[in-house]
Amino acid sequence: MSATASLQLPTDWRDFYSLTKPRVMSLVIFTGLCGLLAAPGTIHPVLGFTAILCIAVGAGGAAALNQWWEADLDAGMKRTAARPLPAGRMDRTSARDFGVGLSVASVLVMGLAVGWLAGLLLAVSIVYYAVVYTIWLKPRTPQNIVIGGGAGAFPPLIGWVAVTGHITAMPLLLFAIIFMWTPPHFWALAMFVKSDYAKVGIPMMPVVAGEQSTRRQILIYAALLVPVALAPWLIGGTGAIYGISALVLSLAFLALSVKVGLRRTGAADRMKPEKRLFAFSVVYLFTLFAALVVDHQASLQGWLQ
Ligand code: HEM
Ligand SMILES: CC(C)=CCC/C(C)=C/CC/C(C)=C/COP(=O)(O)OP(=O)(O)O
Repeated sequence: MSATASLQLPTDWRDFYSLTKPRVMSLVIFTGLCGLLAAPGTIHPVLGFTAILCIAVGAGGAAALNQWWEADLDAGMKRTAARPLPAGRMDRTSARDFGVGLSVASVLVMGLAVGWLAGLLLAVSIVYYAVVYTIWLKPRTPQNIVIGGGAGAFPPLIGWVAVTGHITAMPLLLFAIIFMWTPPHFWALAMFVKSDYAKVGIPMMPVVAGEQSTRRQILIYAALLVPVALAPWLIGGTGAIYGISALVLSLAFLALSVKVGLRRTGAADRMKPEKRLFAFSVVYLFTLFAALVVDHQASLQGWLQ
């Protein structure tokens, strides 16, 4: 029997709110905001606020569609079993309609109020997460999050384009940073929730390729992230505040990844290095994007001259 077909408990607004994965999406929204604030040029504050609201609403809509599609899988995993659908507090149709409604509204408002390139990029990222990653790649290949990670890399590009109206090297580099960051971010977590994914048959890397191979691949992506994170500085798109922050943060991220990448066992210490790397991955991206904005403000105000 479907895990979601049992007795329906009352739904309240908190269930709709949690369907948007607010904690995860906080960093998605923050990177979008930083893309907007670090872009050259200006945007009217009301339009800037609208653009960020559209990224938040679109990301929330995509997250709702992800849970609509995965309700039965979520029911089988300890980490996700208490979500509104598997816990029986919401029916699937409501989740689907909520997800479609938020997604369509966010793209239309972005297109009409801010610009159609930003609207198009938002639409692509929603479809990328809800369809390409969730429906197509996730159940099929252990490379799901490498390719699917592209979805989460869009927000700074969208924020930037909301201001400038076109795509240049800098926002593409911001995209590339999140793209390279996603595999270590997610595989570090997947190492300690591996049994959950194995139970429901999702071919995440540690399940399919094993822990040793996943550790090596975490290390490879973390090493690639160092030059990619430095690239905005190296091409002259930022100043030294960003450059030095990127260097320090990326070397710290690499050092934690080396600890994970070079070890042979994991069970005895309950995956402490992997847990540390996962926690730091979130701090890393928040701080790196904050440094980008501080650097941009510093150059506008002439603080370092
Ligand atoms: C395909 C790519 C990604 C996958 C599969 C993934 C997966 C996950 C999972 C399973 C969690 C555990 C939290 C939970 O169960 O709610 C998590 C946490 C988190 N993710 Fe990701 N993630 C990805 C990309 C991203 C991106 C692009 C961002 C932001 C730019 C992000 C930001 C976060 C944050 C902030 C947390 C911590 C949330 C908390 O404190 O509870 N993730 N991620
Ligand atoms: C603007 C826009 C549409 C942004 C989308 C951003 C995006 C793709 C973020 C990915 C983060 C995320 C919630 C991954 C969860 O993976 P999962 O869904 O496999 O995790 P689960 O097992 O917790 O459901």
